[in-house]
Amino acid sequence: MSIARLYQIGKTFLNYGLDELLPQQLQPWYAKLLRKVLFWLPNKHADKSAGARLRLALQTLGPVWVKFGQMLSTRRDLLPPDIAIELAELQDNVKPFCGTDAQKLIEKALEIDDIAALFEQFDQQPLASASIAQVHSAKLHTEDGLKDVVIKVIRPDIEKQILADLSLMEQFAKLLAGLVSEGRRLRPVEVVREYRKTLLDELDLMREGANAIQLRRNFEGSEALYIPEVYSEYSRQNVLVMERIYGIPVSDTETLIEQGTDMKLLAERGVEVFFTQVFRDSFFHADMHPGNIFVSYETPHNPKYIGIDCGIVGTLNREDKRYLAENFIAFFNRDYRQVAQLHVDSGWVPADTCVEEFEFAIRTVCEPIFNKPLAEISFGHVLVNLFNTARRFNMEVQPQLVLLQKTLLYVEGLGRQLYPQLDLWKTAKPFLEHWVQEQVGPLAVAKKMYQNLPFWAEKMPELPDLIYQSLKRQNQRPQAVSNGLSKQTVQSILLGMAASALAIISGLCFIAELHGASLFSAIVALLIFISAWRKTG
Ligand SMILES: Nc1ncnc2c1ncn2[C@@H]1O[C@H](COP(=O)(O)OP(=O)(O)OP(=O)(O)O)[C@@H](O)[C@H]1O
Repeated sequence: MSIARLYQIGKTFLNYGLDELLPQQLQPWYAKLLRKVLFWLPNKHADKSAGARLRLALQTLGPVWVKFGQMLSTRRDLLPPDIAIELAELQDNVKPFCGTDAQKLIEKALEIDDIAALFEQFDQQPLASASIAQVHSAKLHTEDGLKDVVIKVIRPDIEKQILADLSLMEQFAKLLAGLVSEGRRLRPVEVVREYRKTLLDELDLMREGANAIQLRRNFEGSEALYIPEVYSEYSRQNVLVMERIYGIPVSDTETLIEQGTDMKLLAERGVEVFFTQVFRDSFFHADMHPGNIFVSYETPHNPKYIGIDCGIVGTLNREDKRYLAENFIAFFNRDYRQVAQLHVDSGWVPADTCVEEFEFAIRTVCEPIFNKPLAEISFGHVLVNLFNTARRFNMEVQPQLVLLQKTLLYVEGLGRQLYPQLDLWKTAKPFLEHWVQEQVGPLAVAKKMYQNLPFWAEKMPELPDLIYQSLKRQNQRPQAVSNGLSKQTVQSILLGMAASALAIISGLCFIAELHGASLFSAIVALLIFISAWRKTG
């Protein structure tokens, strides 16, 4: 750990009076003493608000801290709103690195002597420069001719700097957690750990490329979202080559309106795209800040989004999705008892949780939300409130759900910026209800059975043998030896055999693509199996 860097960080914190963010009465004696000893580092910005001081301090400390502040700005569950708003203004104003160096890095990564071997018109002047990577434009030679591309290159030596700053950040987080109980409430160690993972993932452009390919495949032919093509054969850990897109930045509402864009449809499509990613694909773009979203110039009456920078994505499993969908539906029906019961039934909170108490806590934080008209209610804030309450009742909220909640806040912000009257609930409700409908009911059971048919088709031939072996073993038990097989056991063998035969037929029908017959025989086989099993019981 660099002592000089540690001193610089400490100095910045004190010069911006960040120690004062923690109320005096909560500070332990040794922290107060240390503050007095370092008398030559006064708070030089006492006239500014706490949020502004935090923002300026992070800006002074450089890109790793700026990105951290940006991430914190979305954690409305942890920070007071005024501080979160200040942090949202953080911009990573980093100088671009030299274009010749970028060219050399590309040549080295792609093992070519001259960039002209693959690309034409490589522009040494970057198109954009951010804290971790820089983007250059070029034209790529392909079988179909020259293609406009951008090449994203990771900054040289950035990894070393990031690792050093992250380790200091971890020390500070531990200090804060150990210092006072209020510090622990902010869960600094977990927050920094999560940030570490996100930041290190962003250093691997192969991962970003793979995410973009998956997202592009999920939205192949979609009218709502376009993801540029990734040229994976020219992509490495520190270099990513992809199709160049030309679109209107989504924050440029003026141009969008001038173009005659259907703003209502555009806003609704944003919500639809998000819910499709979450509920249909279980794979969502989780870095939806306005700089990563564009709108195609084509068909403004049928507007299409273009998404870039797939470095951070979230995935949800079936339980997470159920949690979300059922809770949203119960919440919007103001059925807090159902919300509480869902948490207990599914084991999200301990089984001995008092449902009435939990219901009351949820009601207390959620009911005031309904003071607003339905169209103005924020899904993101509903989740923030729900997670905070659930945490108090010992629910471990999964990082994937927190990532989703943050993305939802972005999506909502974006939608309302495009079309202030956007009714999120009206757009999302059919999605959620349809999804829940698909998960329960006879059709869902049949679908699940149908999906499992190949497995059963493979296992069925072994079943008669297994039944025979099991009965044989039972027969060898002392009482069975004396009595021989009972009438019930014989019946169950026969039923088992019949069911196995039917299951084999079902498997064969499936292979022969006679899906209706396959499904029917599978259902009958299952019913006979249940009846055989009950007889043996
Ligand atoms: N395929 C593309 N076509 C055209 N421009 C692009 C493309 N990809 C990136 N850019 C430009 O480069 C900028 C930075 O790209 P990107 O967001 O991928 O980088 P980043 O380093 O992850 O930045 P940040 O983390 O700040 O979002 C974009 O805002 C956009 O202007």
